[in-house]
Amino acid sequence: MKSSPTDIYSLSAAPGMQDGIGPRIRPTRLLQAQIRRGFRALRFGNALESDFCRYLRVSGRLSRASLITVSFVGILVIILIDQALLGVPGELVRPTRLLELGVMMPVVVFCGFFCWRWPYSRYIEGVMLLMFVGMNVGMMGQRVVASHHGFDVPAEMVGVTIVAMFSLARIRFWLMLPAAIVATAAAVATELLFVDAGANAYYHLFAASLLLTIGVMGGYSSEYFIRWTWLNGTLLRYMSRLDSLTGLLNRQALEDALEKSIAHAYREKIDYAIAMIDIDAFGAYNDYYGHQAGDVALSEVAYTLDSSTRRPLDVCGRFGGEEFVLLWMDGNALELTTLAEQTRAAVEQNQIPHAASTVAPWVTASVGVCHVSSSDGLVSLKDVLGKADRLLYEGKARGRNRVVSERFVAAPVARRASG
Ligand SMILES: Nc1nc2c(ncn2[C@@H]2O[C@H](COP(=O)(O)OP(=O)(O)OP(=O)(O)O)[C@@H](O)[C@H]2O)c(=O)[nH]1
Repeated sequence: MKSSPTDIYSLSAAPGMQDGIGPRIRPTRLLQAQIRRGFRALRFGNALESDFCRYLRVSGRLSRASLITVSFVGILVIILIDQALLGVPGELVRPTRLLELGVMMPVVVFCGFFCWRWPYSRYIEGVMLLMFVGMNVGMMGQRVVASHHGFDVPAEMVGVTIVAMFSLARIRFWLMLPAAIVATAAAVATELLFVDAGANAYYHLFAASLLLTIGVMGGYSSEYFIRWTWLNGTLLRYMSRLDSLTGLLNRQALEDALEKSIAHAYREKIDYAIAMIDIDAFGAYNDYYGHQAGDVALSEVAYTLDSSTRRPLDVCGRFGGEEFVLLWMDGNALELTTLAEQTRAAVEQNQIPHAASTVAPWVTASVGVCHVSSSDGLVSLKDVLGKADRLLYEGKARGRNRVVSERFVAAPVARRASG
């Protein structure tokens, strides 16, 4: 399935964190641990870092576009006013134009094209750095050439580009920092070796270090703030979607995921099955072992159920209390009934002791499975869940710890009275 920009920067797009995944990797725990550990070094753990980089690429699109636009317009304006308003001497126009149109403009145009064509590319930071290098080479070249003609091109422009890059390019701080230091060092060396600035050289040195410091401090604090916002926002988003006890999707997120999978199955003409699972005699378990032990048992069963999902669009969630829902995508009735049977058996094989059960000496579950064929068309989630629920209670009535499965049959549409 094609990812939308929002999917690109969701944790759920990271490996092992697809929709529906629960206890195996708890995104909320990962995020909470990172918040506790802090991130003053501007680096998350590996799983979060790659997700954050994706987010930075996606969320920085507008910011990068504005930086490129400002650079483009800036070069154009300088070309238009250099002679008329800035008083650039005639013999200087040719070499400066060469640097503007031969070096600076091409890198800005290339960068603009790249960001427009591949806005979320993993190479975007490199492309922005290329623009930074191109602009600085052009500006330093202009300063050297101009000084030989006794004209002063502001040396501070390199520092201005550093501040602009730190605040608008959305490049990670640790990539931008070496580039900024090298650019400042190159500007200082150029100033001392090739430009005869006299006593002004020290003023330029001071200005360059001041702008570098401002850029670095601004870059650090803005990335820290972006990381903080992303971490907390993502945590909130997950907490609103996951059941806090089992780590499975909560009721709302479960229904959303089921709707999404059902619509996908309809579009792609895929058969699937929805199972409603209920732990047997769980009230008796709580009475016998206590609610805390009940919580642990619920989590273990949830883990087992979640482990039966195999595909990205398979769904597993907590419907409520000790009831769970599973959707298995792609398989005929026989295959998916076998999978449901294996899942029921896996719950039993966990052998979580249940001395108060009349069914078995350990925790068991009853399963109602409703099969939907691609020929059924677009079915209503409510109807399929209703059918799975009826089958589940048929299993309960027939002694529990069993799978009852049936094909979905759409309720007949009332015929209109003719004539
Ligand atoms: N520990 C714990 N218990 C829960 C939780 N949610 C629901 N329950 C318990 O699950 C039990 C469900 O009981 P019933 O609906 O009577 O069903 P049952 O005892 O499992 O019996 P059958 O489903 O007919 O086999 C109740 O005792 C609830 O308190 C939970 O989050 N934690």
